[in-house]
Formats: sequence, C-alpha cells, structure tokens
Amino acid sequence: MFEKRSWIRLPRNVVIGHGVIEETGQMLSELHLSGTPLIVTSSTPKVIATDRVTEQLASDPPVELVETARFSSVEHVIERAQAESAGYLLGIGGGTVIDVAKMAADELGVGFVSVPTAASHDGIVSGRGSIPEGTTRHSVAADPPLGVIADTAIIAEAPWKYTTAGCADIISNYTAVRDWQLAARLKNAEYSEYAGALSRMTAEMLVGNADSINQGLEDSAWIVMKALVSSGVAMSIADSSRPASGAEHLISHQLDRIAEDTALHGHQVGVASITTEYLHSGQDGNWQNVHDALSNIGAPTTVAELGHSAEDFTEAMTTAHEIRDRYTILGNGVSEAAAREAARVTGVI
Ligand SMILES: NC(=O)C1=CN([C@@H]2O[C@H](COP(=O)(O)OP(=O)(O)OC[C@H]3O[C@@H](n4cnc5c(N)ncnc54)[C@H](OP(=O)(O)O)[C@@H]3O)[C@@H](O)[C@H]2O)C=CC1
Ligand SMILES: O=C(CO)COP(=O)(O)O
Ligand SMILES: [Zn+2]
Repeated sequence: MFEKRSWIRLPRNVVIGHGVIEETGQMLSELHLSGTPLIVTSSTPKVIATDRVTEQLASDPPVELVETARFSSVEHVIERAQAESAGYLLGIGGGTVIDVAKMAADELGVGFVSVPTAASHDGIVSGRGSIPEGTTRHSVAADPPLGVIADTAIIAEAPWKYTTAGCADIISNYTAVRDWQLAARLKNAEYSEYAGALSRMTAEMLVGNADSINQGLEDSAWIVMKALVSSGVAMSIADSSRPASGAEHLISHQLDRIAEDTALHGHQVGVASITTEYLHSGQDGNWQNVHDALSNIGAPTTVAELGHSAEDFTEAMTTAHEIRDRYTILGNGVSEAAAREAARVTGVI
C-alpha cells in the first residue's frame, strides 16, 4: 500500500514592503477574520507600530504586553483573550512576542497574524513556536500565522543586530541541511529534497546579496525578510524545523540553557555553524565560507563577540547531542578535545 503523505501548513497571505502596515486592515478582512483581536506586543513595538494597526480596526482592541518567552506569558495571553472574547490574535513585535502570541492562538484555536518589527529569525513567519520548558529550548509545531505583515520601513529602523541575527539564522541553513542529509544517510531519517533544496537556495541567495545588506538600507530588511519567509516555507514543507535547524541550533539551545539571554539566537547559531561545518568538512573545507558569509554581513564569528566563554561554548558542543532526538554531525557526542580543536582552528575561541 502507498503510505507516503504530506500536510503542508502555510501562511495564507504574506505582505512585505515599505509602509505595508497600513494594509493590515485590508489583509484582516481578506482573511475573513472577525470580531475584535487581542493585540500582543511589547514596549517598543507598541510605540512604533501598534497605533498604526489599531487605527485601521473598527473598534479599539485590547492590548496585552509581553516581556518574556515563558509559558506563564502564554497563559496570561490566553486568559486575557478569553476575558475579552477576542476573535483572533495579532502579534506585533520581535520573536518573543510572536512566539507567545502564536502559541496562545494555537492553544485557543483562533487565528493569528504576525506583524514582525524586527527580522531576527525565521520563527516570525513559521509554523514553529519556541518557549523554554524545563530543559527544553527547541521549537515545537504550532499553527503558522494566517497572515504576515512585514513593513520594511519599520524593520529597517530596528537595531541592526536583529537584522544580522536574521541573516545568520539563514546562513546556518547550510549546515542544517548537511546535518539532515547525514541523518538520512546514517539513520534513515525522512528527508525532503524540496525542503532541503529550498533551504539551501535561501542561504545561497542571501549570501549572494550580501553586498546589499548594509545598515541604514531598507533593501537589507527586504532581502532578509524574503529569506526568512522562504526558510519558513521550507520548514512547512518538511513539517519540521530540520531544513533550518541542525547541530548549530542544538549548540545554541545548549548555550541558552548554560548562559541564558547572553546573545541573540541568530548570532549563536551562526557562530556554532562555523564549527559544525568544520566537523563536516575538515580544516580545508567550507567553514571559511560560512565564516566569511557571517563576517561580510557583520554578524559575530567568535564566542567572545557573543559574550560567551570558551568553556561554556565547549560544554555546549559536547552536550548538545543529548537534548533532542535529532541526529547530526555531533553523533553520539564529540569529546571535549575535539570540540576545543574545532573551535580553535576556526578561530571561534
Ligand atoms: N519560533 C521559532 O522557531 C523560534 C523562536 N525563537 C525565539 O525567539 C525569541 C528571540 O526573539 P528575538 O526576535 O531575537 O528577540 P526578542 O523578541 O526577545 O527581543 C526583541 C527586542 O527587540 C525590540 N524590538 C523589536 N522590534 C523593534 C524595533 N522595530 N525597534 C526597536 N526595538 C525593537 C523589543 O523591544 P521591547 O522589549 O522594548 O519591546 C525586544 O526587546 C527567543 O525566545 C527564541 O527562543 C528563536 C528562533 C526560532
Ligand atoms: O530556529 C529555528 C530554525 O531557524 C527553529 O529550530 P529549532 O526547532 O531547533 O528550535
Ligand atoms: Zn534558528
């Protein structure tokens, strides 16, 4: 009997461009979202973006401020949405706000629209939510946003570090796909040629456009947002974060456990991918290309730039294989000496 099946969940409308926040009302009606939304946001996006959205709505919606990516925040949003009889949720802000709103909407079974105000990683458009629980840091499946409104004028004004973090998250797709292919070969993991090729092509296009990614240029926000959407689609096709998350993400998740809130997600996965590329291809392999791609767009390439210690990075590398059932180049664990050597040769420590 033929047993293959695939169920691809994607956003229905994705609007990217200068001033598109003014088209939020139109998108909401095209999505047939009814009732009053609950707006989920944080301090800065509330000032720069929220009023511009509420002005387009028939009634003044309630606003819930989120500070941390915690299940308690998700619970507060759920309670507030129930108390206000919200018809759907609008998340306006960075990755934390969007994750919390996405997870709450998923739990409530209502629609969710993502209005990212910073292009910091591909979770802002994907069907994945990432809230730390116990020792778990990686993302889990959640309903993707029905719509995404990414105003490049707003995103271009966000601190530059968020844009370089978004670029680094995309550059890490190279090693993520390599890990996925390795797992397919060694462990018979299910591999999608379409998702793998799309993820890799997304990284290639971003790196190919690196000369146009510069602070102060709205074109940078455009290029990065397109890449984040494309990476999100790759994850939707795979129904997994596999196309965009390999050993470099495992190492980053461990760093978040060891020394929380030290560096941005995208910056951590970028630095870690230099070392995992070295593990894949050796001293004369492609790690220098990964390093140069990060360096060209101004993302960190060393542990010191991240604010982590060499010891913490080594510990993350040697323990990362334990945190998830996802086979990567880390195999059943790399030794401390091997981890140090990989980080030393590549100049990461
Ligand atoms: N779902 C997924 O697949 C993934 C989820 N994640 C998760 O995402 C979270 C990190 O998200 P990230 O976006 O990096 O950071 P955060 O959302 O934690 O922080 C973003 C910060 O940027 C500020 N900000 C947002 N937009 C603007 C703007 N336009 N101008 C000025 N400041 C702005 C916010 O300010 P203020 O606080 O003042 O409002 C906030 O402090 C983590 O919890 C991580 O685990 C990471 C990767 C993938
Ligand atoms: O960050 C992600 C993809 O870029 C999601 O990956 P995880 O599933 O490892 O959290
Ligand atoms: Zn990521």
